[in-house]
Amino acid sequence: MKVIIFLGPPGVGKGTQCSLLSSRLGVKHISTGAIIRQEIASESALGLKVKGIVESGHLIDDKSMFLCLENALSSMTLNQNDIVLMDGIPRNLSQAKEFDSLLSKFSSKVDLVLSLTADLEKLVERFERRWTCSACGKVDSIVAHTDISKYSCVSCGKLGSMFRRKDDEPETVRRRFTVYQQETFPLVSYYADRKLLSIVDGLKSPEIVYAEIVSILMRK
Ligand SMILES: Nc1ncnc2c1ncn2[C@@H]1O[C@H](COP(=O)(O)OP(=O)(O)O)[C@@H](O)[C@H]1O
Repeated sequence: MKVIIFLGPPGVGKGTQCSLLSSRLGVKHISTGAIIRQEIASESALGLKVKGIVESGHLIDDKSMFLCLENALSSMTLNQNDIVLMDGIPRNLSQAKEFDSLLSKFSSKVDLVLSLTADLEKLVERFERRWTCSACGKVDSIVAHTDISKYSCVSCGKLGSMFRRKDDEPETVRRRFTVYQQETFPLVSYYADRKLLSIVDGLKSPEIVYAEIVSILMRK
């Protein structure tokens, strides 16, 4: 498999771009946040263990994270030429190293790293509009003062299903930004040094960001 890592602060649009790429180009997509939220929703032992940590905006421990990721990768049928988008991992230097070892078990390596950038204050505003569907898990941006109980999810159509994720509440969002700056941001230069990095402005509209990503993929 070919592996593309998406780096960037919370809310920069990694999930949106990965969904667009996977629905339009048929590439595979792993979101570690989504995997963890499924564990929490299913009330598995792991889900119960990490629920409080996720809701407070901190990272879960590497052992639990890699267990989840290896399970997810093993459950997928992957061919040599399949492209897999990684959204949410690695999130610090030690995960980057462990990620390389995990990929070598699948005879793969990191092929490209896309860093989506944005001014953090602008992203705080995005979070004020960010709602998640309790039925299908899709995230949507909804204008302020909308009556959320009368709103139907644009992905699955369910009425009144949109809710605010606990870790999307303002105070937790600030903590997630701090965690990103301290732990994840150093990976930008780590991958730049390895000549794997491309930078994309995440504040442009989703379609423009998408077009830029596709043009980077064509050049690789
Ligand atoms: N690689 C990871 N290592 C540790 N915790 C993770 C990892 N990926 C996701 N998580 C946990 O899941 C939460 C939500 O992740 P995600 O949906 O990717 O949100 P975001 O990138 O917007 O912060 C994180 O705040 C963290 O608690």
